[in-house]
Amino acid sequence: MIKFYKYQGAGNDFVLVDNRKNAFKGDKIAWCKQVCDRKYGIGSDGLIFIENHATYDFKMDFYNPDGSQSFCGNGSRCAVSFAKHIGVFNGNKVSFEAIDGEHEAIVADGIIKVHMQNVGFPTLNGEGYFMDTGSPHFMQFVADIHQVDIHSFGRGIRFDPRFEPNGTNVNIIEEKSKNQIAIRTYERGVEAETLACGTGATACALAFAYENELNKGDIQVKAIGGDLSVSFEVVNQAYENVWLSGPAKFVFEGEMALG
Ligand SMILES: N[C@@H](CCC[C@H](N)C(=O)O)C(=O)O
Repeated sequence: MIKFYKYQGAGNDFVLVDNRKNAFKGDKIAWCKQVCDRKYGIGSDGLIFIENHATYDFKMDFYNPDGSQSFCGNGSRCAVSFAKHIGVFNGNKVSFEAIDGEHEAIVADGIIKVHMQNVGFPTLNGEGYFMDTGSPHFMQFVADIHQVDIHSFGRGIRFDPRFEPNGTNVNIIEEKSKNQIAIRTYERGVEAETLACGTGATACALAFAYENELNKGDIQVKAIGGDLSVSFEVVNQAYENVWLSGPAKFVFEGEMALG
């Protein structure tokens, strides 16, 4: 049996496993598919192993429900909250390595802030923008996010030949005010709408900043499952000092059979 912990960040939910002692001996991809299944497993938008790292406080090994790998913003915020709970670090600052490189995070008043990689301006792609914030995101501005069939719209773009071979996550953005947007995201690897997506929220906030020629700011992002925020500044035609912030909460723990 493998001990697991379930967390969620703005409704983006994850199963986490403390694998610092390499207790997990199975096939991670096969187990991930079973764990994330909402009928036959625990049910989640991804599986995360917390492992030791020679240089940083820990390594985050993230898998989508289909077993593919990418960087996960909300998953990393949940990983930080879990790492603190199991004593990987004391205090309020931590560093970790993910598939896209090193990240720092800060824990304060129940909010987890993760430092994202620097990223260039979004590129225009058909009716929308494209940007890679650790995961690839297509984004289109719409008048009302609730009037779009996100599943068929998202699926069409996710599998469009333009984004082959890896595909893309798909977001729609509605401007709410000068520093607030509402978004919905169809996630690659989940192959469905999720209640929030951290790399998606980051890409959408930066696309909004680009459209409005903002050089610095803190954009409030209303996802379907909760509120996130993204702060940034423009340095040399790129976004730097990018931080994704929001809640990350423990839900329950248990044990699941291997295989
Ligand atoms: N939910 C994540 C993104 C996870 C990766 C994504 N599904 C992909 O494969 O690109 C987030 O919060 O960033």
